Amino acid sequence: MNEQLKLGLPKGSLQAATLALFKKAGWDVSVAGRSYFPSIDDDTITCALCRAQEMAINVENGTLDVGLTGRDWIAEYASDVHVVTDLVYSKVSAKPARWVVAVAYDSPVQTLEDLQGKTVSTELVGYTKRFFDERGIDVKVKFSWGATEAKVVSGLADAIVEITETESTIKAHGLRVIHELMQTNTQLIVNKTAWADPAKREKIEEMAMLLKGALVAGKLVGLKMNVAKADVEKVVNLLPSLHAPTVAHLYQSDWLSVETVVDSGAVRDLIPRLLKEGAEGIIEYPLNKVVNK
Ligand SMILES: Nc1ncnc2c1ncn2[C@@H]1O[C@H](COP(=O)(O)OP(=O)(O)OP(=O)(O)O)[C@@H](O)[C@H]1O
Ligand SMILES: O=P(O)(O)OC[C@H]1O[C@H](OP(=O)(O)OP(=O)(O)O)[C@H](O)[C@@H]1O
Ligand SMILES: [Mg+2]
Repeated sequence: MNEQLKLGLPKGSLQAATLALFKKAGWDVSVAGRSYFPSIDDDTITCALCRAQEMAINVENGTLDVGLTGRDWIAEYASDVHVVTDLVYSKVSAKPARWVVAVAYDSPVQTLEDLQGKTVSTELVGYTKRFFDERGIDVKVKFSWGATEAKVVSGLADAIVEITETESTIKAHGLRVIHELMQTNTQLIVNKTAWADPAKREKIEEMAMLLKGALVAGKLVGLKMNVAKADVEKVVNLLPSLHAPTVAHLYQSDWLSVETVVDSGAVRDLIPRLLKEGAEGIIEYPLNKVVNK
């Protein structure tokens, strides 16, 4: 690559989770004090922190070659960028977040149509206007700088269109969800000219593969155990493996070593059952990456 790749990292809700994901994928990104230009241990990349709302605009106009932001902000500006891959993580979880319409719990509003003539407060103004326009529902959409849930409580709006991940903020303000507008997750987006450059494209594709590998690995663990030859069939039958488990011989012994990768949520139930079927010396270890072609 002749030029360095200009990478945009989201400042705000997604920042901590994104830097942790890059670390797992193999890049050490460090943010020094108040600088918006983090350093990265890769000479072929320069980084900039950029608000998630502006990321797609900056990728579209070429200020950045590649960036990470939510599907929501790409949709808000209908940005003309190439989506390389979905990376499904949010602020606190590995699940998508949802944009919802919510009203006060005791509001008479039950359906979207009941909002006719009412005021809706949101950060996602363009998308919200289009959403209600397409349904022929005439609402007044007011821009919110944040703390949007409070606007229903204080009577500034009849409803909000707001993102929710755990629903704790919705619940804390006594609100009720009446409709889901969209699910959003992080996406890796690229400028179309950069995507047409073979060297940049190769680098971005490698980055996408490693980031996906790191995300997948977060949901899996490695398991290794010793099993007497006589018990190996019973033990292997319990293992939900990505591929067939690896079975190796232990040196000068009738015992075998069985190794596999399983869903981290399954381990709690699996280990007691493996022990019952004769497995011994079970070890569980975290994974940094799981990469498939
Ligand atoms: N729990 C969450 N709350 C808010 N945004 C989230 C959450 N989980 C994921 N996101 C995503 O993070 C991005 C929001 O980042 P953005 O910079 O717009 O706001 P923010 O990080 O909440 O900033 P601020 O803290 O100033 O409100 C969006 O793309 C959104 O989809
Ligand atoms: O469903 P939850 O897990 O509660 O998360 C959703 C909340 O998180 C975000 O707020 P943020 O911290 O960005 O504050 P803001 O209102 O100032 O944007 C979002 O705007 C919601 O208020
Ligand atoms: Mg916010």
